[in-house]
Amino acid sequence: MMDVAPSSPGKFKMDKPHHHHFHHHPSTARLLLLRWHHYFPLSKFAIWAFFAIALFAVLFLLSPRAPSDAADSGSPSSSILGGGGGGEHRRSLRTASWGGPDWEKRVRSSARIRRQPGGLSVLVTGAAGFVGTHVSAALKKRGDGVLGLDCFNDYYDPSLKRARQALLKRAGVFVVEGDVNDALLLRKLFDVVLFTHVMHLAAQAGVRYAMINPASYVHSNVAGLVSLLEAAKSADPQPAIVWASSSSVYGLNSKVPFSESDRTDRPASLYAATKKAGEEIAHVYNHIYGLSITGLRFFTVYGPWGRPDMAYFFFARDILRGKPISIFEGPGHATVFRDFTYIDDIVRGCVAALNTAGKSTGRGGKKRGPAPLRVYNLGNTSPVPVADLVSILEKLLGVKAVRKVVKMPRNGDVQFTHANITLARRELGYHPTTDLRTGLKRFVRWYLQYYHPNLVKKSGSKGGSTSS
Ligand SMILES: O=C(O)[C@H]1O[C@H](OP(=O)(O)OP(=O)(O)OC[C@H]2O[C@@H](n3ccc(=O)[nH]c3=O)[C@H](O)[C@@H]2O)[C@H](O)[C@@H](O)[C@H]1O
Repeated sequence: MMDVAPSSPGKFKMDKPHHHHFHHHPSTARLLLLRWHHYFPLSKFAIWAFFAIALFAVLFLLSPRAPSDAADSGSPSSSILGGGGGGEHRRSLRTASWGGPDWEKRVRSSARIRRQPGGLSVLVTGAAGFVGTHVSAALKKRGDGVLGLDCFNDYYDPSLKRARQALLKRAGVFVVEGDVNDALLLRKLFDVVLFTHVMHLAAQAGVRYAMINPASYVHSNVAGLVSLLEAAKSADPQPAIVWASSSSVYGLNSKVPFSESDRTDRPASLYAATKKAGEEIAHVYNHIYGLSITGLRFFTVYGPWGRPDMAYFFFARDILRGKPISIFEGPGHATVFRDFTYIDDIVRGCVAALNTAGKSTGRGGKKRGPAPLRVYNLGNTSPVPVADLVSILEKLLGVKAVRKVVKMPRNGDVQFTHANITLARRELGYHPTTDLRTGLKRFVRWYLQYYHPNLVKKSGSKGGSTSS
């Protein structure tokens, strides 16, 4: 049993409770009433009325406030759909705050279109994430209005997300701190700004982590998507939605390269299952409410400002530290391949998807006509063995990796991915141009500057290599 020690011995002494005496003594409330009556000889009715009013006041203060109250007072919002399902890494939600005239001014200014004609006003969810930061910066640069939303959870180092936020701030993009499951916040954002588009990138990423924290995938990728689509379908005008699906929806599909029409009903991880569920949910909101929705199946995106939970990123870190890295192999020593896709190519695909998204047709929550429902592969269409990725990193870092080849654990990984990008090429004008070596060179340059600025200065390297 827990040892409960009084904080100041002598002042506070824990007595054992005497349950057997309980019924022989008057209750504390009754004692208080008797004493009160002795000093203030009021009628019993007045005393009970006083207690009733006090109770009412306490209940009023504790009750959740109406949307306008929460938003206008600039105080924290705690209304999160499916709250608690986000897993332990969602600590930051409790401190998220929004609302008030200054906040609204910043929101409007960030979302204001500065390019005419044809400029977009885009809400980017997951804006402090890897892809979100790059897309937000690219849109802002060409004069679109951009407002970011991010919950800054600690799935990976939040300081990296804060650094990306600072980068966006310098570019003129305000990132609101909040969760896509916060229906009040979303409603407020759609009230304050008439967004033409939403780039929905907020998600719980990572294939293998789904076995560790499954609830976070349902919270972000299913409940969060529904929360966002609910807000979008009620907005007037309805925005067009572009959102991040995943190459992982192809799961155990063995027909290569993967085409959008291939079967996606055999996911190999819960992550993949939630992304597949997202594609079905998108169909519903398009069908019932006339929302224009485009899903983008990203293929293992990498590059500067990337995600530390991805293999290329932690391989680089571990190689520099001299720590062994595990390279997975399939059954019968089969090579594992990934269609690694460079971030700048992905950004061009995202922007093209926004540019070509047809309008939503609903109003007041009702569909008025058919709206586009699209899905595209955004890959590099050039799969590379994971072992080759390691060799490229070794050369760029100038350090030999300590390699351990291990059997691919059964935790959601698939043996290969390979995108057929014919559809994206035809309809989005998507042409990836960055091979893995070029992309990793840019990543390594950024990585060293970000994590080892002294090393870069000492070696005088501009190309990110410490080898020469
Ligand atoms: O395209 C996607 O939709 C997904 O892409 C990404 O998943 P993956 O392709 O699995 O990337 P990543 O983890 O970097 O592993 C890369 C390779 O290294 C192998 N790998 C991994 C770890 C390890 O220790 N050893 C190893 O060989 C591993 O077997 C794999 O072959 C995103 O993380 C995910 O969020 C989602 O967006």
